[in-house]
Amino acid sequence: MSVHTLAVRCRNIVKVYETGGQKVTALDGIDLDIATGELMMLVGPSGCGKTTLISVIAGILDQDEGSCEVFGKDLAAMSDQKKLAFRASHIGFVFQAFNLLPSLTATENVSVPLLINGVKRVEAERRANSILEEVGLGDRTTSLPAQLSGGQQQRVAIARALIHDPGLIVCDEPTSALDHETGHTIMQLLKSTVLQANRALVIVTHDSRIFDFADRTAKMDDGRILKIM
Ligand SMILES: Nc1ncnc2c1ncn2[C@@H]1O[C@H](COP(=O)(O)OP(=O)(O)OP(=O)(O)O)[C@@H](O)[C@H]1O
Repeated sequence: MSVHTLAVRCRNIVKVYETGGQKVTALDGIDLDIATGELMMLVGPSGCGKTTLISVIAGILDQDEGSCEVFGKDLAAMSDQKKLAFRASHIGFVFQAFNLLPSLTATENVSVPLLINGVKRVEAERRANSILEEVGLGDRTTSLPAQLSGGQQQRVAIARALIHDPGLIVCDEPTSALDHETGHTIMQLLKSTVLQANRALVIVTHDSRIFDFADRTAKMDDGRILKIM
């Protein structure tokens, strides 16, 4: 089996949105490489294209020009079905607002991606509980989201993104709904537990308090990467 050290390779990505006859160039020629074992942060002012870029990288949105390869595979060249399957096995997404299902327990929320992939419930819940243990929630597996703090809910969302052991984790503003201390703890968890030698982590953030956790930071403005630090 070949080993890819490059998790993401973007070349000249252009994305233009058209609404009501108006064109907005959200991405204007993005080149970006992200290696496994690396925590890459995307920062920049509101509207500069961060969410659009991670949506392309996560295979949620197709670019208009350029190429985006994840672990050597060109996402835009895949059929929708192949892309869905590729995402389900290689990419985990952590949302700002956690996006947990309110009527399901922590174990059930984390099990969902496996159940969708046809894993039997007993096995899915066994694996979910083991990941919840890893993120420090071994004693809250039967809690509903409303019974958990913001930081605990974000841990459940992280566990759900990790359940299929993806090589790329994409986080959209993972700390913005959390107070400073909890945000810091979540970043420590992402860095120590989620980030591994064979896994890359991409984090979009406005939160300057967490900038120091990055291995590299891509500073964006107006659909471009101004510099990588
Ligand atoms: N679905 C859409 N239709 C039209 N324009 C869009 C759409 N999504 C984003 N845009 C525009 O594209 C540009 C980039 O938006 P994007 O959401 O990627 O920026 P962002 O850096 O993530 O912003 P924020 O930090 O506020 O979330 C903005 O000008 C935005 O208004």
